[in-house]
Amino acid sequence: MNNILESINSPKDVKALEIDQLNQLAKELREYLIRVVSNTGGHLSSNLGVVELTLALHYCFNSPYDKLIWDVGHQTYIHKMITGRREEIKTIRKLNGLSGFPKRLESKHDIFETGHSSTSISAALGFVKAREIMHENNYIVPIIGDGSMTGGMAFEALNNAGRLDCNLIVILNDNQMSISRNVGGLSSYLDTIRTGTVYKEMKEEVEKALTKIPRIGKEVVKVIRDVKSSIKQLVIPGMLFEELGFTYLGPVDGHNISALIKTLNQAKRLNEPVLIHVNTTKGKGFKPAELNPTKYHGTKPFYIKNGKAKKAPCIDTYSKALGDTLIDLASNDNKLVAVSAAMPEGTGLDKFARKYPDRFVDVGIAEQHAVTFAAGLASSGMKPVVALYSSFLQRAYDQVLHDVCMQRLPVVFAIDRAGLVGEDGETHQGIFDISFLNHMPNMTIVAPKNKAELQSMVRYAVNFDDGPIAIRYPKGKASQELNEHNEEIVYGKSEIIKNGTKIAIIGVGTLTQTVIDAAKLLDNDGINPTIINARFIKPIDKSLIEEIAKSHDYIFTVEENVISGGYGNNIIRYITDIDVNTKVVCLGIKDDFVRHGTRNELIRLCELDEQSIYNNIISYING
Ligand SMILES: Cc1ncc(C[n+]2csc(CCOP(=O)(O)OP(=O)(O)O)c2C)c(N)n1
Ligand SMILES: CC(=O)[C@@H](O)[C@H](O)COP(=O)(O)O
Ligand SMILES: [Mg+2]
Repeated sequence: MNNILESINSPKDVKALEIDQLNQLAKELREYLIRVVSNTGGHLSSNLGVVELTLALHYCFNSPYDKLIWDVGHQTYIHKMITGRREEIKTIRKLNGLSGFPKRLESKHDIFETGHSSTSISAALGFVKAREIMHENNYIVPIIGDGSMTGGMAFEALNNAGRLDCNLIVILNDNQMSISRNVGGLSSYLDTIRTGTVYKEMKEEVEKALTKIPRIGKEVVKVIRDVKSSIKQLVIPGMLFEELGFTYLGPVDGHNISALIKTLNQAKRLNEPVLIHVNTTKGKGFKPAELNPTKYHGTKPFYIKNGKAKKAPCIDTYSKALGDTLIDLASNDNKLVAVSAAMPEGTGLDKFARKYPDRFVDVGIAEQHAVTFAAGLASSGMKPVVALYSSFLQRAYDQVLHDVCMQRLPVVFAIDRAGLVGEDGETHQGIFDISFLNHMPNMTIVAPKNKAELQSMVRYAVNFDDGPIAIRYPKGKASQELNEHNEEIVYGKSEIIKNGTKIAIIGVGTLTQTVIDAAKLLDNDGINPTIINARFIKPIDKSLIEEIAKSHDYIFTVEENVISGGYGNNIIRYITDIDVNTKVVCLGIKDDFVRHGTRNELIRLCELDEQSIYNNIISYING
């Protein structure tokens, strides 16, 4: 029975197996997955948790005719491995290798692309409508985690789905974890189902049994449906979903393949929306990950024997600098409140959360709510700092505009992972935030060149009370270079790093260092550029720009954001307004999505490394 995995080239091969062979395959898949991710890094814990579930799904459904729609998509490594990508999985998240998320170009079995959470049920409803119009009869199966179920979109979709009178099978993969421990009312509710005394019974069976009681049975069911939910919960598990119009099945042990198959087949027979509640263990089968699923949620390469990282992790990050500075500020300012949307570790707020639990709020995967919640705090005189990854802030565009900017509320946006993030790829690159914040009235946007400047900007922002302010900074190690340039932060003012002639180069944020390095290459050609650290992206430093425009032939702007709508556009607009002849050239990310690779590889690919900046400048000035 050894090496079943080697014989699996498509889901058809999975379907041909007996239960004990499926169990053996699950074991082999786990071992293989741990081996691969220990070399490549990636989302280990979530994938270890869904091995049996993925096998059961492919066993019971006919992908791609039936639609398996994964939420977030970080848990699709096993799915990839059994849909013809077993060997290629070794290239996962590497440049030109497999993506860490579902990609339609990669396989016909990846039918809907994701990376951001809580989209699966909405997308599934689109597939359901199309099925109805096309008179097809396939199964549509969104698979969503308990963390992703805390996102607003998931609730919007559940609300919509409840009125369907056709089959839709929602799988709720409940491992009690988001990246950190899952939070909020839904999570507590799911806990009560897990621990409920009759939770193994299906609602239908419970009702059937009650109805059989002579004379009063039907009445009892009716009464149960009417009493308060805590009591209902003891009798009819999943009542919340039932009330929304779903038939609730479960909870099912997500590591028991037979139980999973039985329940999936039950769900297939129902001509209505069904929610199957599956209990899994995040990190299952790898002790270090079971003990610390958060650490191995997204991991760097590690040694299998003890789970230790192969390379010491970078601890001096911009995220940590944010957290440490806020801890400092909070000690003298009891109005400071930090807000996270399910990313306390990633945004460096975990230490703050431990030190000031009363002034830290994790709202779950709910960026829109996080922003409007902060607007409420600010309206009450508090000083909220909302720390979000740039790409997830995209979710809250209207909340920033409508709830914060329009009321000119002093909310600080700490925008982490701004710029290229690397291995997570196109869904996660933080390359749009300047563009979508730039046009919002009342918004101020700044970007630090190094760690010390981030800290100064955070202090400045927390004490800034004239509207919202966004500080954007990248993933990774916080630079300690350029500390000699430490002018005080003054509203709307840039920082001159070096005065030169003819050419001025303005770096945005940490690219200032790269600009300085590119300028050294220009020096060798006898070109002595002026170098400026933008600091303020919005508003721009008009007097400095005017002065430079009048004394230089070229202004180059360099930013880790799409060119369209970026900082460079602000400069072009202003130069046009003041009617000078300086040529402005914007260097940044072209009008495209940027795939996955290491951050350094992508910086080169986007021509934002020192050599490319130098080459571009030379080619522009040489015509
Ligand atoms: C909109 C959005 N916000 C935040 C994230 C970051 N994120 C990725 S996975 C994850 C946890 C998801 O929890 P769950 O759905 O339960 O899956 P699990 O990791 O437990 O398998 C979070 C917060 C995201 N991908 N999308
Ligand atoms: C799937 C997802 O969205 C997160 O797990 C993300 O990959 C975290 O990114 P960092 O590793 O940069 O914190
Ligand atoms: Mg979870």
